[in-house]
Amino acid sequence: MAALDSCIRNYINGEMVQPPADARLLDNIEPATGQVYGKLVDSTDGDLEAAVAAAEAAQPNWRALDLEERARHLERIAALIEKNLDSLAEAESRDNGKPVALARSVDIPRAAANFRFFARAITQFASESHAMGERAINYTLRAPLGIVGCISPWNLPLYLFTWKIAPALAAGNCVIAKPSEVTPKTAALLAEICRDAGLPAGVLNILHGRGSGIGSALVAHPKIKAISFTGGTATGAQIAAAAAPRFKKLSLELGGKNPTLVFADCDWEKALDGVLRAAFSNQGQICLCGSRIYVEASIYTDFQAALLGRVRQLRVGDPLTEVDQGALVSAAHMDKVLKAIALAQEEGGQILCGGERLQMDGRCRDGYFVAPTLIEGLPIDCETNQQEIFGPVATIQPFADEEEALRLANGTGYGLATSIWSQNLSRCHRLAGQLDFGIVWINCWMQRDLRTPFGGMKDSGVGREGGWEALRFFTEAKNVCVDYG
Ligand SMILES: NC(=O)C1=CN([C@@H]2O[C@H](COP(=O)(O)OP(=O)(O)OC[C@H]3O[C@@H](n4cnc5c(N)ncnc54)[C@H](O)[C@@H]3O)[C@@H](O)[C@H]2O)C=CC1
Ligand SMILES: O=C(O)/C=C/C=C(\O)C(=O)O
Repeated sequence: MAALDSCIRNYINGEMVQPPADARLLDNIEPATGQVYGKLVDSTDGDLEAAVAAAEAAQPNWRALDLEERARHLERIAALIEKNLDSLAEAESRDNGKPVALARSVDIPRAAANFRFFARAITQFASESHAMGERAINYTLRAPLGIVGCISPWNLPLYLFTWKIAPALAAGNCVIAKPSEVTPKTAALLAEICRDAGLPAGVLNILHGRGSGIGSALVAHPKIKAISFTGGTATGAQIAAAAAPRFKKLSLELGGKNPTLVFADCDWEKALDGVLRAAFSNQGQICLCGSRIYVEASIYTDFQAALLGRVRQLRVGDPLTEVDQGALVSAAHMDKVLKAIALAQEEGGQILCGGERLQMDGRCRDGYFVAPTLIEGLPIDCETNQQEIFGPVATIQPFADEEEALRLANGTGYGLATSIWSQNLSRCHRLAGQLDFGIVWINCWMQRDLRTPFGGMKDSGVGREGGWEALRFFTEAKNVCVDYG
């Protein structure tokens, strides 16, 4: 009974719902310690029906609300996230294993920024008109879709959860959102924030639980008009198959196997910093991470040695202390990453550093720590260079010229993000046009402007998020043609 009372609950119709006595509970594990430190409810179809009913009831008033008023609701949520920065950052770090300083400087501020950005954006959102000379005029109406589903992963929990929820709400939809069952804590805290901010009941509903359970039920539900999903490519394919017969709108932000291209004329220090950050930020668990590093042959030996020196200096340890790398998110994910490293060795890769689980002392002795790993000597067509590993693991190899760099960069099934490090801007622009990626960074990595289209090509997904793209996704366009005659 105590577990039921203290477990992470669903937020439905403005309330934290007490689970019934027979509710199924899931363990919430702290990755840095490997210990269960809480429970969460595993939602049922009944919970989904309650959330749909609440959202349906709330929808007419929410969509009719004056835009400025809707925006003020989002601003209030942003302000409360900022006010609770420290407690949210600590919760995110404990739940996910990421360094608390990263959560404090990136994840939580970005969650607030997501609400603030879309609060402002919706007041500027406009639709098109197309005049037909003296004959007629067309204008486009953009109405909210109704009830939409947002499903987010564990790597940037509150950051990505709010990246979906904020534009969906701003556009006038009611939302049923499911965070990852691996990192439910900050979504639960967001529910409290929304309640305290006075968000009308039913406008946002948060359901916890397994992807194969409540996640797939959400995708299949006939009253849910669109699904915005971020996560693995295999899961994205399942969601696409399940949503297709109902012709739901889909936005899928999936995996990446992103190349980092370092040319001999790069700004050395800036490139070293950027390549390191791109490969290992958040323990390499960001879909944008640069996990394939290609370096022009003339500087390869020196750059590889300098990078290796920097990787070896990364401090790995208790994420609640001052470290560069924390724990991987779960035992299952750590095992997947360690298997990928073993496969890299079987494929002929040489481990330059790392390559193993790290044993910590004290409270973290059972935590899921993997040493930052750099691997050399693998061809483009091996599994290690083709499949997303999503951990602190990068491969490095030389390229002869621009043509080879391009061939290697484009040589996987993914197409999310790439970065180019060179002071020859003509070359950078030329390559940007030829690289098959949704995002090209030149002399930077993960520099984010929330107005820009965000998403990938090929197996990295369908659709774009961010700015107007997100607001267009969460609205239905209707053309009205008026004849002047
Ligand atoms: N943003 C990214 O690119 C991410 C990529 N991954 C990749 O995916 C691999 C698997 O990680 P998972 O934790 O299993 O991620 P996942 O993609 O299965 O999970 C993401 C979200 O989808 C939900 N989900 C799972 N199956 C579902 C279904 N059939 N219908 C609806 N929702 C569903 C999960 O509960 C979670 O909320 C990782 O090893 C990594 O390579 C994982 C997380 C984020
Ligand atoms: O919007 C961003 O800045 C980052 C998004 C990252 C992901 O979608 C991811 O890691 O899955």
